[in-house]
Amino acid sequence: MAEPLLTINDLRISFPSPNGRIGVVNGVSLEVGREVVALVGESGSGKSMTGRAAMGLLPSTASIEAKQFTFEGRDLTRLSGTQWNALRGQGISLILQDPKYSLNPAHRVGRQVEETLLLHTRLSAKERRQRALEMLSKVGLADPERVYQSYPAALSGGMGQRVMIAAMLINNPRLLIADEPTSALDRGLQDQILALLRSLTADLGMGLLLISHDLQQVHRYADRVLVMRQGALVEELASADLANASSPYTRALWAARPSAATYGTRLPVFEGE
Ligand SMILES: Nc1ncnc2c1ncn2[C@@H]1O[C@H](COP(=O)(O)OP(=O)(O)OP(=O)(O)O)[C@@H](O)[C@H]1O
Repeated sequence: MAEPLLTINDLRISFPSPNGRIGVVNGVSLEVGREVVALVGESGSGKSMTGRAAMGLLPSTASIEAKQFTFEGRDLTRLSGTQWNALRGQGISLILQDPKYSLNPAHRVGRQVEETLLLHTRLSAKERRQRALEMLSKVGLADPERVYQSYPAALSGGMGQRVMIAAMLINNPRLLIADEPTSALDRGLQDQILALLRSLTADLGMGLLLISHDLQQVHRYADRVLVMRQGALVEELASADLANASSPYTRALWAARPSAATYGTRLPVFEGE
C-alpha cells in the first residue's frame, strides 16, 4: 500500500463512569490509504467512536490516547479546535446516516453544498455556484440546477444522501469517513449510493473508511475489512476473503449477514468469547 492517509496505532477511548473509566475502544490499530476500508462489528463494538475520533468529534467526556494517530503524517492528538475545523473542511469529511439530520431544512440545497467553500476558500459566489452544480452532477443528480434551488424537504432520501455526498466532497477531501451512510435508505438505493461512493473514491483518489454492520455490502464495496468486537480488532482481511475468514467471530458475522429476509436488522450481539 502507498503512504497511508490515516494511521492509527493503539487507539484507546474511554468514558468516565461511577466505577472508574470504561474503555470503549481498547487498542485499535489501522491504516487507510487511497482505498475503501470497512470497519464492521456488532452494535456497541466501537466502530463509530473510532470514526469520530478521526474527525475530532468525540463527545466531550471521552478521553483519547494513541501511540500514533496521524493524518498525512500530521499528529491529530495535538490539534486545536481551530485546526480541527480547518482539517474537517479540507482534509477529512464525514458522511452520516440520515441526510434528514445533516441538511438544514431552512436553507436551500445549493447554499449548503457550497458552505465549505465559503468557509475555507476565497472563491467568488459565481465560482462556488459553478462548483456546487458540478458536484451535484457528479453525484448523479439529473437536474443539478433544480436541486440547487430546492429545499431539503423536496428531496427523496436517496437524493438527500447524494446531496450530502456532494457537500462533503466539494472541497476535495483526501479521506472520507462514512458512518452507516445508507442505513436510512431502501436496499436498491443503498447499492446505488455505495457504488457511487466507491467510484468517487477511485476517481478522486481518496480514501474511504466505511463504517457498516452489513457484511454483504462490505463484501461488495470494500477492498479491506477490519472486524471489531468489544472495542478491539479481531481480524483484518481482504473483503474477497470474508467467506473464508479465520476468526470464528467473523465467520459468525458472515453467517448472520443480512439476507433479503433480514435486511435492515442489526447484527446479533454474540455472547461470550
Ligand atoms: N457519550 C457516551 N458516554 C459513554 N459511553 C458512550 C458514549 N457514546 C457511546 N458510548 C459507548 O461506547 C461504545 C461504543 O459505541 P459506538 O457508537 O462506537 O459503537 P458502534 O460499534 O458504532 O455501534 P452501533 O453500530 O450501534 O452504532 C458503546 O458501548 C456505547 O454505549
